[in-house]
Amino acid sequence: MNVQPQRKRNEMGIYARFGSIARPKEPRFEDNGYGSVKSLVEWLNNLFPYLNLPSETTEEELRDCLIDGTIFCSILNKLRPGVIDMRTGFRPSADYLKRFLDAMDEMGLLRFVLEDIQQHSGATSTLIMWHKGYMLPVLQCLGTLKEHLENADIYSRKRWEVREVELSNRVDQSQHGSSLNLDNFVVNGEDKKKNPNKDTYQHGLITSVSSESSPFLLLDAGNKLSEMLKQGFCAEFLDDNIKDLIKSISVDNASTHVLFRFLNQILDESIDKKDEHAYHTHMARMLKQVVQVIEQRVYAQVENLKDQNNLCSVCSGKYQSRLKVLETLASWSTEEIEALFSHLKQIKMDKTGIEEKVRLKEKDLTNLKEEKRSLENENSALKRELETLKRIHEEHCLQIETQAKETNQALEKKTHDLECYLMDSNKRVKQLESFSESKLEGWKKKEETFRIFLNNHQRALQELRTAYASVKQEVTMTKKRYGEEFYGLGVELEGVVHAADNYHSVLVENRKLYNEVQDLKGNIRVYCRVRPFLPGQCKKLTTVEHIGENGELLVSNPTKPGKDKNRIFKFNKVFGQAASQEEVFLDTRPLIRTVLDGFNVCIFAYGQTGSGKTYTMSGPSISSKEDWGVNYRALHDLFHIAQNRKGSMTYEIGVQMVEIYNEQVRDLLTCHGSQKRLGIWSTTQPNGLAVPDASMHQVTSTEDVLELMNIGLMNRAVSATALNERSSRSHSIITIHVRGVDLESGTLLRGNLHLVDLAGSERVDRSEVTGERLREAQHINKSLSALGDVIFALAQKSQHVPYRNSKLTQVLQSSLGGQAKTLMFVQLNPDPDSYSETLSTLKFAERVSGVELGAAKSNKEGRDIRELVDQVSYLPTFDETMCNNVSTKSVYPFLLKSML
Ligand SMILES: Nc1ncnc2c1ncn2[C@@H]1O[C@H](COP(=O)(O)OP(=O)(O)OP(=O)(O)O)[C@@H](O)[C@H]1O
Repeated sequence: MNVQPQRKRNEMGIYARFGSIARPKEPRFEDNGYGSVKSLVEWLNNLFPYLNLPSETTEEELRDCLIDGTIFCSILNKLRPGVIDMRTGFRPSADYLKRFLDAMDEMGLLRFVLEDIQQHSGATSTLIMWHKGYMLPVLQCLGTLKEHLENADIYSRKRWEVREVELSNRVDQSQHGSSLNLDNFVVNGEDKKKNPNKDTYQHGLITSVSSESSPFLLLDAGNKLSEMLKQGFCAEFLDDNIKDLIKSISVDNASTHVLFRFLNQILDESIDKKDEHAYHTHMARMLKQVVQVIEQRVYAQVENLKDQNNLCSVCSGKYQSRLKVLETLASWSTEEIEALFSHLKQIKMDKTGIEEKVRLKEKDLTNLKEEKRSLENENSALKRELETLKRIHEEHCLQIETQAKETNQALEKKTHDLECYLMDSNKRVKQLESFSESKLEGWKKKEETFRIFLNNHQRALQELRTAYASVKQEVTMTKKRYGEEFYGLGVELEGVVHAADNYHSVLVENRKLYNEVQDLKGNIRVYCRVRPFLPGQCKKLTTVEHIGENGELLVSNPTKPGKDKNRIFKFNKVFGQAASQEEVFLDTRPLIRTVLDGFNVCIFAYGQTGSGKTYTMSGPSISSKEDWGVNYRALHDLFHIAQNRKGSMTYEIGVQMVEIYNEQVRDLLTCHGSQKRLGIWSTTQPNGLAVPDASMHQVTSTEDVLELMNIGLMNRAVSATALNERSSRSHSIITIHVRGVDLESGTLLRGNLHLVDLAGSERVDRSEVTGERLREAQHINKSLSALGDVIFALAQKSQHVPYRNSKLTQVLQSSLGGQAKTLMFVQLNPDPDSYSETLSTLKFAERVSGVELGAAKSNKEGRDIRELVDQVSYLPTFDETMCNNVSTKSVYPFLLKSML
């Protein structure tokens, strides 16, 4: 039986592994015509009863039984006795298995490989694991042996046994000098014929067939021969034993393989390695080469013959079957043959269809292959990706490892630190414990001391309580006594309060009397007004220390407390920063009202720039009545009284408004339409109090006054624009002329009121100005010092009063000198920066307050006198003078007055 292996080995010579490649369909031993495993087990049990294998023995159990090679060697020895020597020093091991397989090779019998039976235990999944399917070659080999053994002729086997015995005897004899007949080892033709497997071996395993002549005996002989050669025997000196041995060797039936081995053995031994240049060594070498070439050629021939044999057997099978077919066909009738032909046609057509299908299938296969290729590409891409990922993962792992190492190190360090810290802490805890113990001791001592202290204190407290009760009693009594005393004091205080009230009324009375005395004396009244701080000015420091009720004023320099001492001034009245326009006017009103009784009143405001002169005289704005200054309030009041006296008196009121700038008098109401409407009074004022050349406008109501004032202010503002803010550098004078006639007696009363807003009083050298400003300042200085001179002269009661030194003193002459009532508002800036100006202003005001002008007189004219004056006023000489010469005009009233 020709048994072909049922599977192919892969490149590595290893069968497909589990898991990695799809597992092949497990081949079954029974499928190969060797019978079942069970039958093999039975056969083995018969052969070697001591095995006692169960009939249900599995392949694995069988493998365990066979793995050491003992059973295989024993079977082989049964088939070819003595092939493997198991008599001396036999130990079951895998070496026997190898020797068995070598023997199978030598005999050309079907064999298996070691991996088929060996189990790789303890291996991982990647290693080869034995499993059921891979026992197949082992079982096949076992089957082959079984068949050989079963089919072998019992007689033949017995002969082999006899020969084996004979051989062993002869070998012994040869060792003891007897000859060896190799003929006895030859397998005769009868043996071959009796062997039913002979044909099988003819076709497939030719060398195996010829090896039936016990190659081991031949090899043994070769060994002996080479041994002898080694010992230095030469052909000429070969003794009879060796000659017998050589003669006894029969090579006729030895296998080619064995022959070549025998030849090579002899040649190897013939090559004397010590005697390299010897003739026989060269010869032996050359012969060995020749033998090797022949050997190769013979094996090649054998392979060719094998192929040819196979081919022949295939061809003969084919021809045999064709012959059979033809024989059958020859026995068929014509119809049957035709039917066959049609059937063949049909088959041909079917074949074409099948071929078409095959082509399509092939196409599909090609597509599938392409698909497979693309899948493979994809697979390789995925693999690459996987590798990349793997690499990244490995790097990541490395990183993590590094990090872990670092963390580990850090943790170790921390642990170490913590341990140190713990040790430290333990030490500290111990220290603290000892410290706390000592502290506790101390505290206990202190507690004791404290307890004693507490007891003492409680005792003291008790004593204190007793003392407190007695003190309390004493206090109650004292309280009672004090209450009585307080009552007495209250009664006394009531008297004092009453006296104080009286004191106030006495004070008011005093002031009244003082004013009356002053009126009688004709003193210039001086009212002082302190301006409040402006927004943005520092309010912390002020030069005004104190304002007394009786007109006292205490000033000091807060920036130089040591240098400038406090100064006290006394005036008729001092208005503080909080004084309102109304309050100021109320104190001024009695004086103003005397104008209606025929008195001349002059009110002027004096002070440095920005001290509030205009504020007091005119007010910050005329739109609000609250803000009205003395000017508006005075006129308003005059109209009010005139209205009240309507039944007994008729009044006419005229207004003049001029400014004196750089010693020039300027009419602020000139060219005004109201001049006509109101009608101008005769400029030839009999008492000479009007400002000469200035237009006079009659007013009948407060509205008329406001209109005129607005015009005057506008005119001043126009000039201010042209001359760059000159309001504070000019003197503004509003003159109100009042003419009243007593309706009963016909007496004429004339009074006028000068309301003068002087220019700023600061000194020129301090302002450090040049040009136009210097001129302005010089004029202001000149006029103010002229005013000062006039006042000084009046105070001294000098014979000569220098009125003519300035336009200002000229205009105010009648108010300062001639029985007029004069009031000066001294305006103060409380800012410490203006301290020196404040001081000089106050000194000037002090001097002014000392001036006695003499008792004021009312300007009353009887009817007769008035008529006389009117006649005089029509004299021609005076007309010419009036028209051409201002100074004459101003002199006229005085002349007239002196005449009267
Ligand atoms: N009593 C006051 N209450 C509130 N503000 C005042 C008072 N007096 C003056 N002022 C303010 O102080 C500033 C200066 O005042 P004002 O113009 O009247 O000074 P002045 O002495 O007339 O100055 P100049 O000499 O330049 O004409 C103004 O803004 C004014 O409104």
